[in-house]
This record gives sequence, structure tokens and C-alpha cells, in this order.
Amino acid sequence: MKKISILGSTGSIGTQTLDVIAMHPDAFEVDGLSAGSNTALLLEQVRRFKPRRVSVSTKELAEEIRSSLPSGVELFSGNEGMVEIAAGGEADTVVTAVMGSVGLRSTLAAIEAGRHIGLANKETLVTAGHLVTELAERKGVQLLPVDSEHSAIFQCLNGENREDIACITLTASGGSFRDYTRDQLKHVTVADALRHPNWSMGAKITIDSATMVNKGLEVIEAHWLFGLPYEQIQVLLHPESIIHSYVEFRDSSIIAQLGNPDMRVPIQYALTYPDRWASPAKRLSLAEAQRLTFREMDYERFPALKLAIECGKAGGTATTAFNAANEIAVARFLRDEIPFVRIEEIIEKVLQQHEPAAHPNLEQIEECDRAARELASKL
Ligand SMILES: NC(=O)C1=CN([C@@H]2O[C@H](COP(=O)(O)OP(=O)(O)OC[C@H]3O[C@@H](n4cnc5c(N)ncnc54)[C@H](OP(=O)(O)O)[C@@H]3O)[C@@H](O)[C@H]2O)C=CC1
Ligand SMILES: CC(=O)[C@@H](O)[C@H](O)COP(=O)(O)O
Ligand SMILES: [Mn+2]
Repeated sequence: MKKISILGSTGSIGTQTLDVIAMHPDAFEVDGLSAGSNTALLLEQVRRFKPRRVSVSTKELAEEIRSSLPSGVELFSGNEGMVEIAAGGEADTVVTAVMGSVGLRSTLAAIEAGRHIGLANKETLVTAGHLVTELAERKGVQLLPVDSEHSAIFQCLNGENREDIACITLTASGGSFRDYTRDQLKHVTVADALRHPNWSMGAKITIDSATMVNKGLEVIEAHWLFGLPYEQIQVLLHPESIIHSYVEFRDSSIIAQLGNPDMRVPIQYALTYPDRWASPAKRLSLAEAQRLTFREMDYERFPALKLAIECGKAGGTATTAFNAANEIAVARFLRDEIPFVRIEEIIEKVLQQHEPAAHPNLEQIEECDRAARELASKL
């Protein structure tokens, strides 16, 4: 039995990870679950999956659910609680399905404890990619991508030599507003932005997809996961989200990974790697799909993508500040406090005032994250 812990078990990736686990009850068991504030769902998950340890985001929420937990289940709270779920217990693999850079300390703690990582929480790599990848290398821990594009690249690279890679291409759906002009973006609502054309995901990543920040975060994520320079990472608009990404090799061969959009596939592969197991995902019929379309990425239309790549190239704390500013700006947009186009402006303004530090340690990263959040909240 493989033991799995999930950080963010009540979210989109967390619940789909539990769906995958439920499909293979003889192969997986749940060791620990960490949630934010959705205690009703967490308690339901506890009854069904019988974890030994759970955590919620605050002490108050922990006290609220204490008497509803079966005896013997250990209860934790706050960031320390997430670290307990990540590094305590007996998990073989920790799925990082929490949203945002709040997952950084617990991801590092899981790696330090020698747990393999099913990595969905891309913000940790954007915030502190060098710390996460260096520690994983030192501890001999696998960082198994859950993000669909990175799982695709990972699969395309199976058995290949890194020196043979010419470049990788991350595909982008274009998000909710891919056919809008910049002028039309001025009047969009939160409900409009939350209508992703192909994927059903958490609110924050759905907005990131609409601003193309998601693809920016993914370029940085790919840089760290695959150890490639930014010059070898490209982005292509592919509205159907069928080709999840591809690799071009120096002999001009291209290997791509395709499938209907269903996150249970990359989640399961991260849990079963290097094996492939049966999945209920709808089979892709290219005859039915008939046409796959592509468009050159327009960096003027999607300036946040351009800015993210510039931050990636600048290195150090630039990507930390980019991520933190975006997290705050998206939260403000979701609360209807700012218009959609203001998200990009806030990120840009925070970066204008940011003094990047090279090779930051964890304390410097956390200070940069805090300062960028403070500024983004004030703007
Ligand atoms: N959804 C998808 O298809 C994909 C997601 N990803 C990445 O996966 C990660 C998760 O995304 P997604 O599942 O969509 O997000 P959701 O918003 O659906 O879920 C986020 C999870 O994190 C928990 N959480 C949020 N804030 C805190 C906190 N401060 N402390 C503890 N727990 C917290 C939430 O708890 P609660 O709900 O209980 O408050 C929830 O369990 C993100 O990094 C995203 O970019 C990557 C590829 C695809
Ligand atoms: C499912 C997944 O991996 C998301 O990150 C997805 O890629 C979002 O879609 P776009 O950012 O391409 O719109
Ligand atoms: Mn993705």
C-alpha cells in the first residue's frame, strides 16, 4: 500500500486526488489531509478515507471540529499543521494541492523528510524554485509534476537524453477572454472570468488563466522542474487543450502528450509513476476532435506573460514578488474590489518598486513575499 498525504484536500486538485485514490483502494491509503476552512468537506473526507492526521488553517476551526473527529485522529492547525501533515506521519508521497506560496514551508518540510512530491502547487516553485529543487536533489526526492503541461513534458522526456532537447512548448488555452480585445477586458466581471473554456479548476488559477499569468507561472515552473533555460521554453495558444504540451528534439522530431482535459490523468500518473494504470478518463478520439488549432502567442495582448518571463530571466526574488503581487491582486479582483485589468497593473507596479535579491535564502524569500503582498494590498 502506498501512503498518500494531501495538502489542500478540499480543493479542485485535492478532491480529484481523492477520486483517484478511491479508484484504487487496494493500492493507496490516505495518511494525512490538510484543508483550509472547508471543515464540512474535510469531515466527510475523514469519514470516507480514514486518515490518521488532519489539519485546518486556524486554531479556531480546529476546536470547532475536534469533537466530530473519530478517536485516534491527530488534529493540527495553521501553517505548522500543514508542516505536520507534510513531514510527520508515514506518507510515501505528499500531493501539494494547496493554493499559493503558503505551501512553501510544508513542501520544503515534506522534501526534508524524504517524501516524494506530487507537485500541483506551482506557486512554491515560482516563489523559491532554487530552494525546492536543490533540497529535492540533495534528499533524492522525486518532484512528480501534476500540472497538466508539466506532466505532459515529463512523459515526453521518458527515456530521452536532456542534451537532445531543442525546446519545449507549453500549450495555453487562452482562458476565459482569449478572443477579447484589451479594450473589452475593461468591462468583464468576476463571473465572466471564472468561466474557463476547458477546465473546471479553483477560482485563483481560473483567473490566472484569463490573465495568462498561469502560463507565466508555468514557464517558471518548467524552468525549475526540467532545468532548462528560458530561451528553450516556448508558449503556444491551443484553444482545445488537447495537446497538453510537447518537446522538440535536435533531430527535429516532436513528441507530444495528448488527451481530453481531465486532471485525474496527470494526478494518477504522479502517484503511479513509472507505471500507468487504467483510468475512467474519457478516451480521446482524434476523428471526433477533427481539428486542433494553434495561434502564435501575442505578448502585447497578454503582457503579464511577458512580465513573468522577464522576472524568470531576472531570477532571485523577482519571481517571488511577481507571485505574491498576483495572489493579492487576484484575491482583490475575486472580492470585486478592483477591475480585471488592474491585476496586471498591480503586478507591474509592485515589480517597479521591487529591489531584487540574488540567491535569496528562505527568510529573504518570506520577507520579499510579505512586502510584495503589503504593497499590492495598498495599491
Ligand atoms: N485545479 C486544477 O485543475 C489545477 C491546479 N493547479 C494548481 O494546484 C494548486 C491548487 O489549485 P486548486 O485545487 O485549483 O485550488 P482550490 O482553490 O480549488 O483549492 C485550494 C486548496 O488549498 C486550501 N487552502 C487555501 N488556502 C489555504 C491556507 N491558507 N491554509 C491551508 N489550506 C489552504 C483550500 O482549502 P479550503 O477550500 O478548505 O479553504 C483548498 O483545499 C494551485 O497551485 C494551482 O495552481 C495546477 C494545475 C491544474
Ligand atoms: C489544468 C491545468 O494544468 C491548468 O494549469 C491549465 O493549464 C489552465 O489552462 P490555461 O492556463 O492553458 O488556460
Ligand atoms: Mn497547467
